[in-house]
Amino acid sequence: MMDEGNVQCPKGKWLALNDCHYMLDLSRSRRVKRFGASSHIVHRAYIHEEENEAIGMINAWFAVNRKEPVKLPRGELSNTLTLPEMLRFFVFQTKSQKFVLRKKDYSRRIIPRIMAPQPRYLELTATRLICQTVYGPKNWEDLRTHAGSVYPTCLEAARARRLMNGEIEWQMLIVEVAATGTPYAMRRLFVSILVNCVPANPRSLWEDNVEVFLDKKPSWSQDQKVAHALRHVQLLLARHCIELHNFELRDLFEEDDVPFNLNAEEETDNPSFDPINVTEHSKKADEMYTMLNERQKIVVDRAMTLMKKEGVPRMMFVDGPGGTGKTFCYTAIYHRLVSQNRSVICVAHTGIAATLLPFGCTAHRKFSIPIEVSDEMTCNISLDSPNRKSMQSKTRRRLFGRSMYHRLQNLSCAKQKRRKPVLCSLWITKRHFDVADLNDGLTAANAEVFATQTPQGLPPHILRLKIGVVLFRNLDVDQGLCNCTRMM
Ligand SMILES: Nc1ncnc2c1ncn2[C@@H]1O[C@H](COP(=O)(O)OP(=O)(O)OP(=O)(O)O)[C@@H](O)[C@H]1O
Repeated sequence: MMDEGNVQCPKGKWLALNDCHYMLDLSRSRRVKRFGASSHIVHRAYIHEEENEAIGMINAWFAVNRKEPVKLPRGELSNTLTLPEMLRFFVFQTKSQKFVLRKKDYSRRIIPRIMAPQPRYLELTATRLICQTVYGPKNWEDLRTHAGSVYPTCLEAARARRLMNGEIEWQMLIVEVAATGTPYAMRRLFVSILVNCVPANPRSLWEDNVEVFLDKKPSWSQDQKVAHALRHVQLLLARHCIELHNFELRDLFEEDDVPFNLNAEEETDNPSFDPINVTEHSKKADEMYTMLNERQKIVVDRAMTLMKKEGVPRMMFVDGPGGTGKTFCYTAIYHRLVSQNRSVICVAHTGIAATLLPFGCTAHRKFSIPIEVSDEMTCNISLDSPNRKSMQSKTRRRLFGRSMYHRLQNLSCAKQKRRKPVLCSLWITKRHFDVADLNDGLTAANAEVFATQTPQGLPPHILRLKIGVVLFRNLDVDQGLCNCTRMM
């Protein structure tokens, strides 16, 4: 692109500007524009829940509406706007948490958006929809008012305004799958709908179809069946750090009604249930240890030695080309530690990598790490989340990461290049520089010869794509439904 435009600009700088042009302020974007960046700019509003009393964009919006209205460049009044429309005329100052009127009118060039929360956060999703619809509210009560009635939550107000998705499609989906699906599969489907699809009324979706979710065990009473099914839903939701009460389902069963002595098949999704006992873990660890080659033995021995050093920070990286047995080592270490009655949490950077680890989970999900890397990046597990409770209950935690190295490098890179985090992906490993050098040395004559080569581990020169469906989310790591899984 640089060559076509015949523009002289340091390559790194150009990439940084090009990558972030849509999130820069307008003065910077004008400078970028001469390099051919877009003429429109997307500005995003951030929403928050009502408890956040003093700060946040929504509260700043209320503050503007409470003041004397100001006439805006296109004739509107400042107290007649929705939250996204505010961004056309006002700048949100994060330091003072206030909206300040722009000196110049850029309203025609700004595309306002509200950041979409994950669908599983029903209240936030509803707040977003209401903020897009309501004009000039002065406080949260105004936001929750519809047709003269004040609703207790934004969720209920959004339902009254018919802003949430209709229930019919999820209802039809459940009925269709129930024709062939087992109650176990139906419960998993129900959780997928809850977590990913924002159903308007999860409780009525459960109650209307309750029979398809219940196991048909003649020895169990109806209450026991319901308690067993909802406990399963609860366990599945806990993996996403959500609880039943988030979907108004908690009061539908009593803990005492859950049947005792559930078998291994019924406890598949219970993270605290291990189908293998300690002796079997020990046997498996011995068996795997004898199979290890010399280098793998060094890794496993070193890990076990580190385990014994109490009271010092311990971290170990294992690196090697694909297929050289890293996961095999992790699994051997896992069995050895569990056989010593230690609790182990296996995490990986991607969902696909997590499927290869025993009880594997993505680190982001397990520790609620934010996706965006920043200097303040910490675990987001709330104090009362089930995830925290389950981790606390573990006597000793040992963590193993698969492919976590790049993530850590990314993090340290973001720290060094604080002002240009967008460049991280170009700086991760030395290999990128090697590839750049190779490409620079490539001449037109030998490029053709290179294109015909298909050595192992290199992608083909021409990529031929097949039509199909590829997942873009870790829908269900256990079932192999991970980000990038191709559905046949
Ligand atoms: N010591 C061993 N004895 C027998 N089989 C082994 C041994 N080490 C590895 N393998 C087998 O080799 C294959 C590749 O190993 P593994 O998946 O552990 O490699 P990896 O380094 O984790 O690969 P990748 O980085 O691509 O995920 C697996 O099928 C594994 O069972």
